[in-house]
Amino acid sequence: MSSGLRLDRLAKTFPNGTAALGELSADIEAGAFVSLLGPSGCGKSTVLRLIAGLEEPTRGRVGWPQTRGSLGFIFQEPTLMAWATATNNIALPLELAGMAKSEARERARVALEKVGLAGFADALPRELSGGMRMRVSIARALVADPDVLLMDEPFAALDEFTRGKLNDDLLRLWAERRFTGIFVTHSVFEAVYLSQRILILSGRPGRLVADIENPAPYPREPGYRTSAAFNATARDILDALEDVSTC
Ligand SMILES: Nc1ncnc2c1ncn2[C@@H]1O[C@H](COP(=O)(O)OP(=O)(O)OP(=O)(O)O)[C@@H](O)[C@H]1O
Repeated sequence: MSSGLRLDRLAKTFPNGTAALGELSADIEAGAFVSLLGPSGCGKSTVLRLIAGLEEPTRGRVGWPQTRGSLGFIFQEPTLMAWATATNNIALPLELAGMAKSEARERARVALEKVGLAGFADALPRELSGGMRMRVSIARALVADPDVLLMDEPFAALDEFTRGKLNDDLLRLWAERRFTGIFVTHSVFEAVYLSQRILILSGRPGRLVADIENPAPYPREPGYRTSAAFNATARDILDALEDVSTC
């Protein structure tokens, strides 16, 4: 299942007077994979937090054309519980939501398998690499089968090799589940590789300055990264970013 959403003249000024987000309007189709790209500090995380209902907009609204979709959130830090195994990091939130322990653990086992961590079910976070910890975090977000997956620079702290692998894993999971993916990144190249559409925000307060379609078909193989089609989309984005002031 997935769910579309409409950002309708969404704006946010924080109580201290910081105008983080100007007016942002965009219709995001159910099952789309969309990236938000723009200079640092210009409201990208704020957009995700507004969609998640963690902040209230100052003006505008987040609209849900059908019913409000269920949400998953992946942060830049994996935010795992240090004392809990990989399995329990995934199962405990399900148990807290009322699921029977045996079912929660079984779902966690399947989720770990999906992200290639079947052999690390009993490992503690400190026994895992940064990339593996992020995989646990992805499994935890996906185990509840969200309609919309919000991702806030999830791979920014990882080395390029691990990042590339996780990009492929994420696209595979998206093809399987077809959630609506909204991905915040600073990386033009990551945005191109992953997305069907890239929304470019201006300097603070963030406003939509370009809405770029990426027509390349999926699955996107690693060779796509060095193709002419990839370069053409990257160039469109870089051109749009040239006109964007920094904060
Ligand atoms: N709770 C808050 N109170 C006051 N200002 C805030 C708050 N949260 C964010 N801001 C400010 O709003 C602006 C936008 O922040 P936001 O985190 O959305 O930007 P971003 O584009 O995601 O940045 P980055 O790419 O660096 O992660 C920043 O100037 C930030 O300092």
